[in-house]
Amino acid sequence: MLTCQQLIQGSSIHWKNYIEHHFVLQLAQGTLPIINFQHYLKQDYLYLFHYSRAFGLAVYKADTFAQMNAAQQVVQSILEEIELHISYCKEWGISKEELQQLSESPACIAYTRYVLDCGMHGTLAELYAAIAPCALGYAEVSRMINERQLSPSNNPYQKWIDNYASPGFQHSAAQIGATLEQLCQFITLSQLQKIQEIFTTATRMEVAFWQMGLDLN
Ligand SMILES: Cc1ncc(C[n+]2csc(CCO)c2C)c(N)n1
Repeated sequence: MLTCQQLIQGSSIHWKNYIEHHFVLQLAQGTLPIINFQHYLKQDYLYLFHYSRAFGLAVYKADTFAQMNAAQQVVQSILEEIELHISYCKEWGISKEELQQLSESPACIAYTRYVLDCGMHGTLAELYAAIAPCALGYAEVSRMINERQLSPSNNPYQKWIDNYASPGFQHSAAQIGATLEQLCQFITLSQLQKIQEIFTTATRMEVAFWQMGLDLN
């Protein structure tokens, strides 16, 4: 079995809570209150900033030019994505000035600094184990919504769903998964256990991030 599939299975309870979170299901059905989506979008702006830093750290931690290139491409793609995020926020009534003055939520701080800590203290594989649930999970969420045909035709959140279901995003998520696969190729059982623990923790952090959207904290 592929390592990513194994890691998802090893965190299965939390993974299901992540993919089928109440925030996701309401968003999929178009019933999520706007205020919850706005709060999520604002915190996601801060999340994307620190998530980019994590890939900057992956550039530094790379052992080969190929690894450096893979991480650098993700930094580049997020730098482009953030412009889209800013204009998308504007469509939802959130100005760039508001984004720049936000106070960061505990869930965002916990998640992003955890990822960076994994990278600073651990191996490149450990950093990717912390990074991967983000990419693999959002790719799966959008596929799940489309496969189960959850979204009604007038869903105000359709653009968000389409963004993550797009071939471009699905491809970049698969690339992150492929890098983690490659980094796990020759690791020992005890290293794999550590990778599993990190992957599961980051998945729990994703659950907490959706919950933050619902709780408005
Ligand atoms: C909390 C949170 N988790 C995951 C994503 C999705 N995401 C953002 S950047 C990126 C990497 C490649 O573009 C991915 C998968 C998000 N937006 N917010």
